[in-house]
Amino acid sequence: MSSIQETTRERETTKLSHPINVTSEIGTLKTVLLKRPGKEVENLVPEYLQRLLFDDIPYLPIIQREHDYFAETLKNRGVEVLYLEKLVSETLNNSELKNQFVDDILRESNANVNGAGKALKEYLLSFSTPDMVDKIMSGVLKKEIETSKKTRLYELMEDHYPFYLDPMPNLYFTRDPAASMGNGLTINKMREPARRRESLFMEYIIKHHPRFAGHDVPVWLDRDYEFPIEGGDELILSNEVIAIGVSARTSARAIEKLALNLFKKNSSFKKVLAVEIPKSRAFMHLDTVFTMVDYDKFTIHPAIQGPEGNMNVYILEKGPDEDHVNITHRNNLQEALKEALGLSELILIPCGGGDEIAAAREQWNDGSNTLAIAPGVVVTYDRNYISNQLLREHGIEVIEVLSSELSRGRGGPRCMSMPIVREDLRK
Ligand SMILES: NC(=O)NCCC[C@H](N)C(=O)O
Repeated sequence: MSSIQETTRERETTKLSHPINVTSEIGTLKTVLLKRPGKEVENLVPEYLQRLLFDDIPYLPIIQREHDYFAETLKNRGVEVLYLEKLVSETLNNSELKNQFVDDILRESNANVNGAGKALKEYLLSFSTPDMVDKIMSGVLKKEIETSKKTRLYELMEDHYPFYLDPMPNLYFTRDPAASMGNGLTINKMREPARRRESLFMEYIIKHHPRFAGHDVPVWLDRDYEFPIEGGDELILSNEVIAIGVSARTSARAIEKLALNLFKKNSSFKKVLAVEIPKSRAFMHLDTVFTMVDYDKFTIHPAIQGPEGNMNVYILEKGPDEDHVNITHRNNLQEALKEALGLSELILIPCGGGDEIAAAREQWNDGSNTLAIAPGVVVTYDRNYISNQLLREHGIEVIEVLSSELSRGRGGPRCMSMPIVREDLRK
């Protein structure tokens, strides 16, 4: 049986009526998309670290071991784990599509420097589809193209930059390039050039992979929208309420456009909370400072709140016509959440217990970035022991995973996972 038939059969046996279903942050996780870190991580060099959004170079065998442990942890809890790299190669199952994909990726990579595009295309198409996908993800070095194939002066010219195609080391943060929302998703225009190509993979998967193609999967906001939005900012609080960070990565324009589309296209969502957070590297997305762990409990990095919990929260609701939303302002996140979710009590659990040093340290290593796999059950990094202990004291089941190398990319368990299916919450 082919692997495509296998995934299709697996989906049928789980009796899903729709390939995507995410109506909360905490409903029991059934299917998740991961990307195992590969050679792209070894193509990081000090000179380009900052541009490629890393702070250090992970050691490949260990980051892979840690990632496998993360995947096994999820599988042991009954979660179906899909791999991005596998879905992409299953998607590119005919030469026409493969050709078209290579053209798209080369164009978006600005790979025709000195007219090298043709040799590069030939080089990529010489691989089997899975190997080609790995190559595209891990990057192509100029020295990989045989000198004998370089017959023109411009091809023989070397400049100092080593890559024809840049590596994509952030791919293991599958959360960001696309985000499931109800029965649909956003396929995101990424803010940073280093990550912009990542969402092309999801566009092809949704359009052409048998698991998704032919189903009615609404794309609430597409990657051709001109203003950026990233999945780490998109939190599905309930089947009616979404919170989105206005952050270093996500623009107010994209949030408003998404809200308009959700209201216009009859999604189940009635309110979008735009939550303003400081625009800094340590707080790059809303989910690095705030995640939902239970019906009425959230993690938070205290540094995002002003005195007495002050913050700017804007509630977007259906407006008078298709081009306008109603916007109201709130200045306290806890109160705004209680109001939007209809809760009388709500607990914010501070990262690092609120201690100045522990909070900053654990926040840097994604102490607030939990992945809920069921209400009150979360996966977190083992290194954030103070935050983990505090979560337990609040009655949360904490499943720790290894984190020495994974954390070097500045993302935690939520960032490393894109839920595709969660059980709906009981009413
Ligand atoms: N949702 C997240 O916070 N994702 C982490 C992304 C880390 C990655 N190095 C980045 O800078 O985009």
